[in-house]
This record gives sequence, structure tokens and C-alpha cells, in this order.
Amino acid sequence: MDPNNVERPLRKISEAFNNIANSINSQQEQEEVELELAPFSHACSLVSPLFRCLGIAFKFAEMDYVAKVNDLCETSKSISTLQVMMEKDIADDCVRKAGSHTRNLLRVKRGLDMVRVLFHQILASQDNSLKNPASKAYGQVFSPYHGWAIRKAVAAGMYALPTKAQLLQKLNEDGKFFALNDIMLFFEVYLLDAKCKLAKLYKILKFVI
Ligand SMILES: CCCCCCCCCCCCC/C=C/[C@@H](O)[C@H](COP(=O)(O)O)NC(C)=O
Repeated sequence: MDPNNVERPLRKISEAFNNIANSINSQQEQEEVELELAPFSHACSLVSPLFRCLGIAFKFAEMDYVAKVNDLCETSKSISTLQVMMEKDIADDCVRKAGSHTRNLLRVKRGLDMVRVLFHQILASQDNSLKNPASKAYGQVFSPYHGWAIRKAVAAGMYALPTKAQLLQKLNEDGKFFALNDIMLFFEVYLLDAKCKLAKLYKILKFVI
């Protein structure tokens, strides 16, 4: 909450992922990077308001994302790191099972990628409509993994998206894109960095993302 008591979700997200990146970077020397589940799942929970800002058309996406993040937050009460969580799912041979922690992590990671690509597209477009940026982001991140029905629902939802100005207003951002650029930088650098480490982790655990 900033000094004027205004909720600014984007700033909270960038701060949380910045802290995670710092903890990752402080382990540079180590062979294996430990990614703590509690701060990671908390940072992911700070992204939920972004889905909410997309309105009723994406309620199903918000509910799916929030349910999966809640599962990771709950799991973080008994399991310390992402590695331990995934290794346990492998040992229990339930990684690909619907609702497994590792499968939920993969879906949440895609949600984060969707947000990263979406803001990238928003910054790259002069247009006040979010339809193209969101369609591009969805096409890049999610569409390859979704069936016909979900793709159709998302395509229909794209017509009910708020405008860029409305989204920034909902996020209490006054559109000074340099602030957004800063946030993007965090997303770009740190999320990508975390993602690389996660990718490395998945590879170690023989799971191709
Ligand atoms: C803030 C930016 C977001 C912009 C638009 C979001 C569009 C994202 C659409 C996601 C739709 C999710 C609907 C749920 C599908 C589930 O079947 C699927 C698989 O979940 P499962 O592993 O079977 O529980 N979940 C995901 C995230 O792909």
C-alpha cells in the first residue's frame, strides 16, 4: 500500500519477484538453486488481481489460477522448496496427475508467462485495446496446451476485455509507462531468470516444460 493508501498490484508483484531473484542470484555459486515455495507462491498470489481486472469474461481463468496458487501456498506450509515438492511428486509417481502440486506449478508458471508476454505486448502497442496484446500472449503461452472449447471461450472473452486505460486505472497506475517499464524490467529479467532456473530444475528432474 503506497503512502496515499492506494493498492498498486504491479508494484507489489515487481517487489516480490525482485526479492525472489535476489535470493536466486545470491546462490549463483551453488550447483543447485533452491527456490523456496512460500515466497514463490506468495509472489504468484499477488498476480491474481491482474486476472480479476480482466473482468467477468476471464472469471474461469482467474478461478483456475487462484485455485492452483492456493494449492502451492498450502503446500508451502509443509514443503520448503520447489525442488523437494517436485521430487516428492516424482517419487509418488503423480506428477502428471490432475491436481498434483507439480502440474499446478506448471500451470501457474504459464499464467506468469502470460502476464509477462501480455505486458510486453501492451508496451509494444500504441492501441488502447487489449485484444491484440492478450490474444498474442494467449496464443504464445496457453493456446498450444488448450482444447477447442477453452480456446473458443478465451477468444470470446477477448471482446469483453477492458481497454488499456481502464486496466491501468483498475491497477491504480497513471499510465506513466516508465513505471510500467520498471515493472516490466523486473518481470523480464527476474521472472525469466527464475524461469531459466526452473527450466534447469525441470530438466534436472527430466521434465521438459
Ligand atoms: C492477466 C492476464 C491474463 C489474460 C487472459 C487469461 C487467459 C488465460 C486462459 C486460461 C484459461 C484457464 C482455463 C482452465 C483450464 C484448465 O483446464 C487448464 C488445465 O488445468 P488442469 O491441470 O487440468 O487442472 N489450466 C490451465 C492454466 O491451462
